Amino acid sequence: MTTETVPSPVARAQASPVISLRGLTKDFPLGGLFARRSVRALDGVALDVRRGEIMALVGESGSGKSTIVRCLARLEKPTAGSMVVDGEDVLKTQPRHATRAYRGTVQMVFQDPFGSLNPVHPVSHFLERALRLHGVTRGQEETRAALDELMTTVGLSPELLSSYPHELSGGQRQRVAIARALAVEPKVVLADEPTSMLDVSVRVGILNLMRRLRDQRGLTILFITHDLASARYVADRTTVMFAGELVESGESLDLMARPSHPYTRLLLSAVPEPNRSTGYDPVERARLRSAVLESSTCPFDGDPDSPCSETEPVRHVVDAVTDHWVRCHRYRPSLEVARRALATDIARGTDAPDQDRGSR
Ligand SMILES: Nc1ncnc2c1ncn2[C@@H]1O[C@H](COP(=O)(O)OP(=O)(O)OP(=O)(O)O)[C@@H](O)[C@H]1O
Repeated sequence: MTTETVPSPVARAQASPVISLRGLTKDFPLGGLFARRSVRALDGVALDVRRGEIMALVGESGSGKSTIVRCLARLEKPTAGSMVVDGEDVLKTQPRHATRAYRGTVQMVFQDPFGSLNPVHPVSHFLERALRLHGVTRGQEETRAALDELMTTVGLSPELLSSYPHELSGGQRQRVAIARALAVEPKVVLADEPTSMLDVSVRVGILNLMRRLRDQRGLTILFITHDLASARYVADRTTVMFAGELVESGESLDLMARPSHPYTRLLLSAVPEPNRSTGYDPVERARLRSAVLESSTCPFDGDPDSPCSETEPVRHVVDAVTDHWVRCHRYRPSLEVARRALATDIARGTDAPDQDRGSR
C-alpha cells in the first residue's frame, strides 16, 4: 500500500479542493417517474472539500446530506450542476455510472455495518475482492500480507480475517467496512453516518480511526452526521445544511463557538455544552424545529417584509481567516460583533446591571 505525502494542517488549509460541487441540484419525482410534482432535495449546492481534510456535513433528517453523498458516489444522478472530483468533471466524463477508475478514487462507508457485509462470507472475502478491484495482481503471500496490513491499519487483529460478520461486534464490522474501502487506496471516503448505529463507547474509536487515516495517509473524508459533538471532535471544517441548501460553513471549532445562522444555533442548542451562556430550552427547540419542518420558506424570520421568501441569501464572510461564512438575510456583521461581546461578558460574569449606567 502506498503512503502519500501527508499534508500538515496549514498545508491542508491551503490545499486545492479534491471535491468541488457547483449548483448541484436534485429533484425527486413524487408519485412515479412521470409525475409532475417533485421534491427538491438539493438546491444549487456549492461546496469545496480540500485534499486531506475531514469535512463534516451536518443537518437534521431530510436536509439533503445523504443525497449529496449519493450523487458523489454516483448512486443518484443530479438534476443540474457540476461535480469535479480529483480534477475530473465527473458528470461530463462519466454521464451514466461510476467507472471502476472512479470507484478507485471515491469509496463509500455506509451507516449500517450489519447490512453492508454479506453474512455468508468471511472477512477475508470482502477485503480480497476489494483488492482485486484495485487491479493489482498479487501472489498468495502478497495478498495475505496486504490483508494483514489492511486489518492492522483499521485496528483489527489479522486473526479475525477468517471470522464471519455475525461473529464480530458492530464496531469491528464498521472497521472491516472501512478496511474494504481503503483496499482500493481511494483519495476520498464518503462516510454516511458511520457511527450512528454504534454504541457511544465504540463511536470514539471509529472517529479516532478517521483522524488517524487523515493524518497518516492524507485521506479526504466527507463525514455525514447528525451529531455535532462528533463533527466538532473529528472534522477540520463543518458545513451546515438546511432544506437542501448549505447555510453556514467554517472551521469546526470556530463555527461551533460562534454560530451565525439561526439554524446552526438551533442545532447547537441540543448539544450539551458546559461553557455555553444560554441554557438548553427543549420547548423552544421543539417549537423552532416544527417551524423548520413545516415551513416552505425560511422560518427564522417572521417579518412579512423580509426578503427571505423571495431572494436567495448571498454568502457573508464571518471570518476570512477561518474561512467561516454564512448565508442568511438576517446576518449583520455589526450585530454579530455585539452578540459576541455580550456572550463574552456573560461568560466572564461582567454583564450584571451597572447602577451608574442608567443614571448618566
Ligand atoms: N429516492 C427518493 N425519492 C423521493 N424523495 C427522496 C428520495 N431520497 C431522498 N428524498 C427526499 O429528499 C430530501 C433529502 O433527503 P436525504 O436523505 O438526502 O436527507 P438527509 O439529510 O440525509 O436525511 P437523513 O439524515 O434522515 O438521511 C428528503 O425530503 C427526502 O424525503
